[in-house]
Amino acid sequence: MVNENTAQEGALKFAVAPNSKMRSSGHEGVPSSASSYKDDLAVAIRAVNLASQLCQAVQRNLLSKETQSKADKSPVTVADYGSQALVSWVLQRESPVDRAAGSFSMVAEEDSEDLRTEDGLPMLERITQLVNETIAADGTFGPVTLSKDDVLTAIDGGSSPGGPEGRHWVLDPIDGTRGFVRGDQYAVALGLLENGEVVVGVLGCPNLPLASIGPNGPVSSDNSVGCLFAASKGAGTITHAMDGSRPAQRVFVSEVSDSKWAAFCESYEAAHSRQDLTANIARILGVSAPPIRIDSQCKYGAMARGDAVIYLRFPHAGYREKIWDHAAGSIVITEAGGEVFDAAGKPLDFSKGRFLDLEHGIIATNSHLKDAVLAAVQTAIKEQQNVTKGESSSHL
Ligand SMILES: Nc1ncnc2c1ncn2[C@@H]1O[C@H](COP(=O)(O)OS(=O)(=O)O)[C@@H](OP(=O)(O)O)[C@H]1O
Ligand SMILES: [Mg+2]
Ligand SMILES: [Mg+2]
Ligand SMILES: [Mg+2]
Repeated sequence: MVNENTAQEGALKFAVAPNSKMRSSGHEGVPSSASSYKDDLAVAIRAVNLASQLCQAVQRNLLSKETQSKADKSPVTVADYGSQALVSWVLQRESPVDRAAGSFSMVAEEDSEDLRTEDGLPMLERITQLVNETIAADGTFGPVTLSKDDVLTAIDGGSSPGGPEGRHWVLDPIDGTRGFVRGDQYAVALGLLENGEVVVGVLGCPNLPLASIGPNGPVSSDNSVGCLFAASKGAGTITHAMDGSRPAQRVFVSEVSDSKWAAFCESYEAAHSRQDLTANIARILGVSAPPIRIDSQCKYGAMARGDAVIYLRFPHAGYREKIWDHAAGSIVITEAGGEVFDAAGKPLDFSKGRFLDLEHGIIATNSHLKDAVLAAVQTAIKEQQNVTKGESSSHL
């Protein structure tokens, strides 16, 4: 659900870099919003835009030699590192608040360890080249060239442990790496924590269609892709086309209050969420539409504009969620009027460091459906536990 002419548009007008290539268009004369995070939002949008340009360039030329294996066996590309280097570099150089404070803290997914080895040198050289090409192509940062050491230092700007006090940026340089490698959906996801609370969130979703991806969305012949979502505490969520072809619009979660009509979204990868459990929750709720399965925090963006009404994410036993997989997405939803909570109905707690401690999983929906969805989740979990108990006692 999108809505023009709102106060948040003013915030975006302020927030978008004056001559950024990926800026939004229009909104002259709209008064600025009173968001106290407008400087942070502005620099976050600038950083995500720049990193998204690098990701787009790499995805276009994705070669198998640009993937390597990490200990967790997930594919890591030069784009993960390049994106993290650029976001860190932009924030450290451009954030007025961090510069004034003389301190910078970022909790980010990647680190430079593998790149500091002899084997990592060719990849480091490729990343450094890409970073410099992206800065030069953007053209808004002046003549500047980063060395390999600058790139390593920028990547390691993301090594903060986070925590309950102070300001911490939270970055997933490419969320949905598998989607990225597949040529599908991914997001550059940047949040800002203040005393453990998410106060700013920006999602760059370079492959997300501008038109609704929901089953109930209006039919559109527009095939354009590339959406940015930006939210700050108390100032709402806006979206705009990353190429500037569409003006910024405020977005709101769906108002659907009958769960029968509530389309839900979940991970593309079955290994990332228990699709048996989510199918059961959907059955209890009477949801008839098939799930929308897309990679990454693009799900939060799509939901914030009403494409889906419920997001269900239930990792397999033993998996611990990381804060960078949800910080930006969660404020994009809550500032669009939605709610994000765990299976106990508690809001997510980003104050505990790099991990989120959760009851079972993550749920997002609108306020009308929160109680019904939570009840369905709890019923489905109980049913599942009873089945497991029955199975283990039949083996005795
Ligand atoms: N086993 C398991 N269970 C749950 N989640 C996992 C698991 N393994 C990885 N991850 C994290 O999932 C992030 C990708 O997000 P999604 O699950 O929304 O995308 S996808 O649809 O599955 O591609 C992905 O983020 P990126 O690593 O940034 O791609 C991971 O942090
Ligand atoms: Mg990863
Ligand atoms: Mg991720
Ligand atoms: Mg990632």
